[in-house]
Amino acid sequence: MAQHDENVVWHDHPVTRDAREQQHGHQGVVLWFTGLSGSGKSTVAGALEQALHRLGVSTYLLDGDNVRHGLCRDLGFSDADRKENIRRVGEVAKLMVDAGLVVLTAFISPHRAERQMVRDMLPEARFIEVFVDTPLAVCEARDPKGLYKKARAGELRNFTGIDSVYEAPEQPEIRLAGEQLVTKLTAQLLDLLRHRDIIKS
Ligand SMILES: Nc1ncnc2c1ncn2[C@@H]1O[C@H](COP(=O)(O)OS(=O)(=O)O)[C@@H](OP(=O)(O)O)[C@H]1O
Ligand SMILES: Nc1ncnc2c1ncn2[C@@H]1O[C@H](COP(=O)(O)OP(=O)(O)O)[C@@H](O)[C@H]1O
Repeated sequence: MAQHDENVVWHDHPVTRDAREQQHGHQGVVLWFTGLSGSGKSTVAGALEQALHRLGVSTYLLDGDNVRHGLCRDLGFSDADRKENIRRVGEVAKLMVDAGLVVLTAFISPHRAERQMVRDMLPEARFIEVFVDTPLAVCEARDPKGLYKKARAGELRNFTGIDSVYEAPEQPEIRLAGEQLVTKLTAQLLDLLRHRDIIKS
């Protein structure tokens, strides 16, 4: 990958994040959903986005499956490719936070180091790690895309939880018990956002 060029100089613009946040009426933050395939990241992030949208919050949902059709279409599932995937998504999320949006991301993001990398990219308190904690056995029983079945049969290599690591968050801002009702999980997340004054009570 090409390195940063010292002849390229950062340029500040007159409309600031603060000004954009005032216009939106809320802060820009990232809700970074992490968890196994099938844990419920997309479902819960989608339900939360719908609830926020109804409340008039400006949101955007970045979803692993979708991003891998465009921005990250050249990447696979080796450790190096997953790292690059998360780096790119982190940079996009950072721009969206600067735009004043409540950004929801749904990526397995299996490595602690990469999640920490994204946390470090963002201003203080603008990264909220949401651990969708669903036991592997439950994810495997759900298996909506038949990928666990393929992985167990040896037809799909480097599958997270089977023959590729998932490092659970040690201190996420919130841990969701992924077997509970989606409505309950969504309510917990809305409470957290209100409690942190990210959205109005
Ligand atoms: N080897 C392997 N391991 C894990 N997942 C796989 C793999 N191959 C394909 N898929 C499908 O890709 C989705 C995960 O993509 P992500 O971008 O979220 O992965 S990562 O964060 O870069 O690890 C994941 O989607 P979700 O089930 O929504 O998590 C799978 O559908
Ligand atoms: N809290 C939940 N309770 C029951 N089923 C769920 C729950 N969350 C998600 N699901 C179901 O589990 C499957 C995987 O959910 P999905 O959101 O695609 O997971 P991920 O994005 O983590 O791969 C889907 O069929 C979805 O309907």
